[in-house]
Amino acid sequence: MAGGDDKRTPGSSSSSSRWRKPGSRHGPGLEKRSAECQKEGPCSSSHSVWSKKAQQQMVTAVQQSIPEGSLPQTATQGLEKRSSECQKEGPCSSSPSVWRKKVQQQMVTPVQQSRSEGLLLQTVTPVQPLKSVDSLPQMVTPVQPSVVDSLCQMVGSVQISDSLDSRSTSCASESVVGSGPGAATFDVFRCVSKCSVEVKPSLLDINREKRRAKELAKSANALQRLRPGMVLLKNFLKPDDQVKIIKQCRELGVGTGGFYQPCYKDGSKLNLRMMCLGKNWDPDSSSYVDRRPFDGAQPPKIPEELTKFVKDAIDAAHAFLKQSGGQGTSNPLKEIPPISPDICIVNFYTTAGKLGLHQDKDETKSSLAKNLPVVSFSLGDTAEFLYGDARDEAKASKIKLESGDVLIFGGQSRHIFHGVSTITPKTAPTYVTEEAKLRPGRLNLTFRQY
Ligand SMILES: O=C(O)CCC(=O)C(=O)O
Ligand SMILES: [Fe+2]
Repeated sequence: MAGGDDKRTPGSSSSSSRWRKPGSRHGPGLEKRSAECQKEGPCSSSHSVWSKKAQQQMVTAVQQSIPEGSLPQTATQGLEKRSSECQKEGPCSSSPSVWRKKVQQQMVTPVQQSRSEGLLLQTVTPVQPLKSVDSLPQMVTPVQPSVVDSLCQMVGSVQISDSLDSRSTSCASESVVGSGPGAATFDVFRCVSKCSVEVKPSLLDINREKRRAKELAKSANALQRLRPGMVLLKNFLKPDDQVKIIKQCRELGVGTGGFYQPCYKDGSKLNLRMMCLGKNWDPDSSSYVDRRPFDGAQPPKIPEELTKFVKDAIDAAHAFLKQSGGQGTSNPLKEIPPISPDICIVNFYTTAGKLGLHQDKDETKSSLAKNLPVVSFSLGDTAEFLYGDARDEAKASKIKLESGDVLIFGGQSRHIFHGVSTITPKTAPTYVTEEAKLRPGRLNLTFRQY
C-alpha cells in the first residue's frame, strides 16, 4: 500500500482537512433513517412507552454531556428530528430499545470527530446498558490515553451504522458484536429487519440480469487497455462467482481479523471498512505486518478459489493484449507481469465511502521493482475510480467500476495515483443485493504479491 505522504487518504481530496470534515455524514444519515421508518410499514413495537418528553430529555442529556461546540449540529438535529418523526409517523421499525441503542451509537460520533481536536478524554463506552434517561450523561466516561489507540478501532466499528444506507439501518444488531476492539465486527451482509416488508425482485428478474451480465462480458468493449500496463475487464466476474466471492468475504469479514475501520494515530479515519488477507496492511506504519497492531489478529489467508479468479483475469488480459498487439503492446507478459497473489486488501465502502488518491507502494522492493500488478475486483454498487500520474483530482482520468469488473494495473502503470471519489447508490445488480445479500455499498478486493 501507500506510505509516507502518500498515505491512503480517506476522502477524495488530497488535503486531510477535507476528509476530516465533521458531521457531514451524520445528519443526512439520520434523516434517511427516519424516512425509512415510514417506508417500512407496521411492526409490533409500540412507541407509547417512549414518550416524547423522554426523548427530548435524552437529546438534552446528550447535548449537556458534551462540551459546547464539540457536538456537531447535525448530530443533535438528527436526534431530535428522528425521534419526533418516528412519533409522528406512528408505527415504525425502530422499537424504543433499538432507538436507545442508536442514540448510544450516535453519542460516539462527537467523540470520534473531536478526537483530533483535543477532546480525547471524553470518550464513550457504547456498550453500557442504558438504565434510564438520567443515566445518559454517565455514559460519557473519561478514559486513559493509553487505550486511545485501541478505542479508535473500537469506536470506528460502532460508527458504521450512521453512514449506512437506509435499507439496512433499521436493524439494531447490525455491526457491533462484543465490546473490545477484537470483538467488534462488521457484517457486509445486509440486515433485513423482521418487521420490514420488502418487495423482492422475482427470480426471473435476477436471472435476466445474470444473463445480461454474461452477454456484456462477451461484448466488443469488454476488455479495454486504458494505458500501458492498465487493463479493464468489464463484467469479468460471472454473477454466480460474484455471489460466491461476496459470501466468502462476509464469512471471513465477521471472523478474527475481519472488517474494521482503519484510522491513523492522529484520529483520522479511512472512509471505508477494511479486511486484510495474507498480511495486515497497517495505515500508521504504511507497511505490511503479520498481525494487526490493535488486536493482535492474524489476517486470514486468501482462499484458493479467489487466487484462481486472479489468475484467470491476468490470463485474459494477456490474451487480449496479444491479439490487440497492434496498439503498441510488444510483450503482454512484460506489460502485465503474472503474479502469485499472497496479500489482498478487501475494502467495503458504504454509499458515502471514498478513498483519496494514493499510490500502492508498500509491497516489497522486489515486487515493486518488477512492477507486479495490482488486480482489483469490484462488487456491488458502482464506483467512480480516479487515476493519473499525479495526486491531482482535476487531472485524473475517471472510469466507472461496476459489479463484476476487474481492473489490473501493473508494469508502467504500477505506480499510478488512484482512488475512489464516489459510490453510486442502488446500482448493484439484484443478484448481489438479493442473492449475495450485500449491504448497500461496494466491496473491492485488491490482490497483490508481497
Ligand atoms: O476500491 C478501489 O477500487 C481501490 C482500492 C485501493 O486502491 C486500495 O485498496 O489500495
Ligand atoms: Fe490502492
